[in-house]
Amino acid sequence: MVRIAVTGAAGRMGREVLAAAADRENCEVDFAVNRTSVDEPISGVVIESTDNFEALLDDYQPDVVVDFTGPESAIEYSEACAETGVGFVTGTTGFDDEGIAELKFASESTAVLKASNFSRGVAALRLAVQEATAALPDADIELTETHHNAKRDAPSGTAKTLLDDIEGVREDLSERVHGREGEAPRSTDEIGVHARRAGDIAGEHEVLLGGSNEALSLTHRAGDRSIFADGALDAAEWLAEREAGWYDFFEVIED
Ligand SMILES: NC(=O)C1=CN([C@@H]2O[C@H](COP(=O)(O)OP(=O)(O)OC[C@H]3O[C@@H](n4cnc5c(N)ncnc54)[C@H](OP(=O)(O)O)[C@@H]3O)[C@@H](O)[C@H]2O)C=CC1
Ligand SMILES: O=C(O)C1=N[C@H](C(=O)O)C[C@H](O)C1
Repeated sequence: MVRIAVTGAAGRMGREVLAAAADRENCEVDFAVNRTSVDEPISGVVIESTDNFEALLDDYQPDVVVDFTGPESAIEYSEACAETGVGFVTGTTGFDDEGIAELKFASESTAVLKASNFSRGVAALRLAVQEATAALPDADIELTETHHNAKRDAPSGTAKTLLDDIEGVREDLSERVHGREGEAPRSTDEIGVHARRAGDIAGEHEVLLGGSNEALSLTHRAGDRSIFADGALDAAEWLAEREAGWYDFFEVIED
């Protein structure tokens, strides 16, 4: 049995995580917190105030905290986990370099797993994109991500991960160009990046590789958020048995 705590419990992803945890036999929710108070239980779990997080962590000592919140709060939660030795799984996106360094600092004291996308389909997309990028070394590459109208960060965390993957293969691509307007001819060293926001779209990512007389498009579409919640809980179960360190979702998939 893996015992978890959930942060951002009343958010879109927090609710999905609580619903997915309720469906799992080997997963128990010790407690869940939210910044804004919530009167009704969610998936049978009473939602506590974020102000009580550290005291709850001390009292319950869960195996892993599962976090989908915002960068500043995720860093604070990771610090509390580092102090108590509780594992930390975060799907939060929008960290700057300093934020990533803070999470890595926490991973010196406890097990931390961060993934910009917990979908197995996106993990497969990442591999396919790396292979296609290597196979088409002269292609112009454009990335488009599409999300619901309440998403805060742009481009998405997944888009940034895909860009890192592409640049890891194509060292000649040194400039990320975010949208184009007016006189804006394309240069060979750029990757175009486009972020669209509409309705309640759970998440779409397309990488377009354009060459002479042919173009290849690789696309992932999330049907709903349950795929992210399932992946995060798989990661939590996997992380519960790990020593302090910095871990990747590929390690969960490949195990
Ligand atoms: N890795 C993945 O697979 C996925 C990652 N995400 C990422 O997860 C994050 C959350 O997304 P989503 O659930 O849609 O967002 P929501 O806005 O629906 O939920 C965010 C939650 O975090 C809480 N929160 C935000 N800021 C703070 C803060 N400073 N202190 C305490 N609590 C805070 C909110 O509390 P309150 O209710 O009080 O506002 C809310 O409960 C985003 O970064 C998103 O990109 C999303 C889907 C999949
Ligand atoms: O905010 C979202 O909704 C999502 N965020 C993640 C991201 O920024 O890549 C993952 C997924 O695309 C949904």
